[in-house]
Amino acid sequence: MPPTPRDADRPQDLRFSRMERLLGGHPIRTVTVDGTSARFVTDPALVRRILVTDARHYGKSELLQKARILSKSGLLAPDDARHRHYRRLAHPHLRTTAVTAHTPLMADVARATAASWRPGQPVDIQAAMCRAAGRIALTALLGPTTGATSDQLTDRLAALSWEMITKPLYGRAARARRPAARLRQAFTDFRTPLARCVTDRLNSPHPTTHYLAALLADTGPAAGGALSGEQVCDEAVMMLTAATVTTASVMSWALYTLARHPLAEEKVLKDLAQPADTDTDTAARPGHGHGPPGYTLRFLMEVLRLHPPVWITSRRTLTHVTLGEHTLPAGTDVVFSSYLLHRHPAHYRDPHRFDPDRWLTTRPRPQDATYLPFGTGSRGCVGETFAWQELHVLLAALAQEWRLTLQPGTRPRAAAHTTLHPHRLLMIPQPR
Ligand code: HEM
Repeated sequence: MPPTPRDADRPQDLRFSRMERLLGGHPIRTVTVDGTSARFVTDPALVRRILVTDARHYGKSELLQKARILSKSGLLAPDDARHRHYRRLAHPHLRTTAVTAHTPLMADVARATAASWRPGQPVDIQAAMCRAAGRIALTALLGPTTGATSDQLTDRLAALSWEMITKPLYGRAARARRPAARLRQAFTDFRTPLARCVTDRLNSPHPTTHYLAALLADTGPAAGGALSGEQVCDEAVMMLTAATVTTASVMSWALYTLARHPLAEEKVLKDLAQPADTDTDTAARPGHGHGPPGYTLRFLMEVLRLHPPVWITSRRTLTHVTLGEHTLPAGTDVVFSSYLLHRHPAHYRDPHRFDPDRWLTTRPRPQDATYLPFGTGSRGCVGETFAWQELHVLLAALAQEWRLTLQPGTRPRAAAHTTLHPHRLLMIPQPR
């Protein structure tokens, strides 16, 4: 229901279930998040100003990150120069050529995941996807580790990712002691073997070319003491969890969507069976040439539109800024939601309907900044190319081998925690 003019002036408590009410009325509304006042922005043109045009006036905000325990020294550093430096360090390991080199690894992990399922035995999809995405990220970014270490790191990264995914992002539940303690424990459990692995690499006479090596080269006096050994570890945890929690949530929604839409499933399978991408009708090809062919790309774009894992984002003004008709003092928190932008009826016709063909070139293109599953601008997703390829490879291996149906009696709902993920997604695999 659209708000009445009287409601429009009153700060509203930010709640996922009530967020759609914020779409009506003024494009910038005052909300409270955990008792802190913030501005909620629903106009994509203003979101673009925040993320791109005036990005230098906005820094990272702590508003939605109180529960986070990740590194603040590298990529997530509040200061711009430091952020740029660590982004440059990560970039060569995630750009197109690196992604091409990582594709056989992605395929191996995808095949091993498919081979681990048994006909008729329920699979906890989100947990399985955390494990697959975690193993890919670990091997691609840290380099190969030996059997036992690799399994331990994978298990613990998957466990940490699961704790992160299911941790409420704000509100009373986010401050509750038990989930916070579990998350901290999972963090320590993962960080301990990771720290050993980092020390081994530091002392190893054999240089590697992985992202971890780039971080390690940034320690010590020659690099101006940029990162301590501890911070290298924290930075690696940040990158690995950023790669795992997001991909696991999208893959879970993708498999769920295939089961719900048999026609789409049929088209995806037909598309994946073709040796080359013959369908060039999709409006934009993200991921710089990587990623799935025509219909499968549209399918995944639509999954990401309806279920963006990073469903809410915040920034803090660094100086006085003008945003629309508002002047915001330094230190103001601004919040926007890709989930809402993606379901705004002014930008998407029949916005809640699953329709991959809305991405055909023949359909009107959505306005700039109305589709932001990977964010945009200088702090947008550095792993986007990697992610598109990984989604494609995992989907191809799993969907071509198994037909998944929902376990009878389960009705997964969207849980809006750190990521937007399907709550309790149990599926039954049957061979194709
Ligand atoms: C489908 C999968 C993914 C989605 C939907 C996604 C989404 C996003 C979004 C929306 C942001 C921007 C957040 C903001 O503006 O505050 C972001 C940032 C980031 N992502 Fe991803 N991501 C995905 C996969 C990955 C992968 C595979 C990696 C690494 C291999 C990665 C690494 C990062 C990092 C390090 C940042 C922080 C960038 C910075 O602050 O400069 N992501 N991601």
